[in-house]
Amino acid sequence: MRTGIATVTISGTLEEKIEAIAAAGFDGIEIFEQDFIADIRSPKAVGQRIRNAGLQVMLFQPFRDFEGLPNPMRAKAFDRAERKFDVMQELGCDLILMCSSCHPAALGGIDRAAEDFAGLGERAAARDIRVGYEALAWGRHVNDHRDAWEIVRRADHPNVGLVLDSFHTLARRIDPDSIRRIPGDKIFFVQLADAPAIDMDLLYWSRHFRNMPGEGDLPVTAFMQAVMATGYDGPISLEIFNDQFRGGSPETIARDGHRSIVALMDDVRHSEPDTGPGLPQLPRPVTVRDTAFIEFAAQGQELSKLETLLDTLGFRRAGRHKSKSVQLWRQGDVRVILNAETEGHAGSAWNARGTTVCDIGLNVGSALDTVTRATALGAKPFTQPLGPGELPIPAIRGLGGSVMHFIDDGDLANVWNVEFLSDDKTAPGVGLTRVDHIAQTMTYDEMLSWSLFYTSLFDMVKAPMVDVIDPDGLVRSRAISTPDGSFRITLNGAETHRTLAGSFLTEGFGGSVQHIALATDDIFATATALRDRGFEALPLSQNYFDDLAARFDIAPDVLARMRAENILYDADDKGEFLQLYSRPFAGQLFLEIVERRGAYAGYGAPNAPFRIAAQKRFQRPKGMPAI
Ligand SMILES: O=C(O)c1ccc(O)c(O)c1
Ligand SMILES: [Mg+2]
Repeated sequence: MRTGIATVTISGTLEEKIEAIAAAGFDGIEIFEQDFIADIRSPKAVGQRIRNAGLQVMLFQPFRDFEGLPNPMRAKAFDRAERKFDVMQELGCDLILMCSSCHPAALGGIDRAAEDFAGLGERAAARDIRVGYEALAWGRHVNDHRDAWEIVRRADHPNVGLVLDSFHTLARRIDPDSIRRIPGDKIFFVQLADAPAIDMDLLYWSRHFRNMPGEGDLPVTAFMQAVMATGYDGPISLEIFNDQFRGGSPETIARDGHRSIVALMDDVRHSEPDTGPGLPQLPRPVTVRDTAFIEFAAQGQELSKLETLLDTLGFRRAGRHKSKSVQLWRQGDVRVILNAETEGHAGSAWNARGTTVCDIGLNVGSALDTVTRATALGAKPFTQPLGPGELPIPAIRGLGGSVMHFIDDGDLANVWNVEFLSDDKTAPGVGLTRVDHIAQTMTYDEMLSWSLFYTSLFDMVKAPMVDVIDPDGLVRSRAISTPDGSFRITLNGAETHRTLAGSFLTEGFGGSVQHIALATDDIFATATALRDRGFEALPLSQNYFDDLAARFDIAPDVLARMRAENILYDADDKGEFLQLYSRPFAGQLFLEIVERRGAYAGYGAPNAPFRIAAQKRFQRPKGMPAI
């Protein structure tokens, strides 16, 4: 498999793009003409620079408005093509992409276009150049790869072939299986892009909202299965026009791109087994059973406060680490680790952010397979020196400097007995059973990257994006979960620093966990037990409960209890959801306690604006009452 990426996908100067693309592990590059024209180097020097970086110049693009023109425009179009061939020969590139004409004077007619391409094929052949024809979804006469293929077929020239671009096919909802009828050797190049399901003008959608395979909602895997079934063995290349990518970090975008291709082709290899020899072999997306532990870095006063909070929440200290300043607290299946080490990862996390979730442990099918797959997808394994008697638990760097550890049924499952001395501090518990979800806050621009990280590594599915209204701006939220809901993450992308999520980012050091939701089977019993232990819930507005009475049929005595305990409520056709929030702690972290009834699979999004407003009352400067 040879992978490529169009320069238009990456931000920066051509030089920065080349460096990032090479570092991410691509084999080649599509030169988007604008990037080349803006560069001050000669075509020869640019070509040499790209090859020195270990990359092939796979494609030169786009050439516009070639076919179907009346003379004298037709002759001019051929001359224009010859000038581009000159540049390509200097660059050392033998394939040009011609996109279907949008020219108002283009006449249409399959045979006329075929004749133009046959003529161009002759001229290209004289220079050992090949021409690839791509149907733009908004092309004037040709906007469907099936018509583009018919033109290529009738042009009947060895130097004229087809370029397929998943966006143009899938955005028009053309059945990708129609690709299976095209001979693989007549497909000269394949471009991949995904996109979010938004109903909008095709050209605008394509130029601003494309994203990496797996980041959007288009059936890119089915498209690629069809391509591989033809026997196509040319480059697989990303061509993503995206407003955020244009302003993002070249390294991150290139790395995400490579990750998306590796994950996609792994999927294709498994579903289209006879095709794609030479595709990388890697372990399948990892099954996450549940959250094994959540680890906080905390020291001094902050550590004492966190211990008090856990105690109030009914956790008991179940163990102390044999050689490190690390405690294990438990309730139900929830394990919270408090790490007060001044060195190593927890020490650096504390130095950078203060109290923070520095590590998440997951119970997985195979810890080794998890790290193998993560590494193949470009994640970095994480290690630090082991203390006496410590187990080598496999780990990787997550995003934003975080760490994830993986525990499976092997020897690693004994970590709690092996590394910790058990403590006999007892607590009755308040009915918390497990981690329901972990909520991570990041900038809006980082959301696609984080979502791809989780969905490519783990067997997890994305829920649709929801808009959360903060009094000071919009926060976009997307949940990602295992198919059975045993492990759930919510990604919250802040667009401004004035939102609750945005100010968390400003105070911290980039994206990280902002809240953790713990599950109970009986939120009213838990609320009572918590109150007895001195827990203070987040106070909500009385208007919220009045509105609940209007929206739902809740028995008056139940509603009165919700009002008294500050319990939020949501319901859909699958079930019900009840939520109780803590007040902020350690700056802007908070906890949520939830009860899911029936098959409710959401996160109480309709309640978010009222919860956020309540939280912000705790942040407002003097003079603004909290309640
Ligand atoms: O938006 C465009 O014009 C454009 C240009 C070249 C392509 O390959 C493409 O898919 C779109
Ligand atoms: Mg394209």
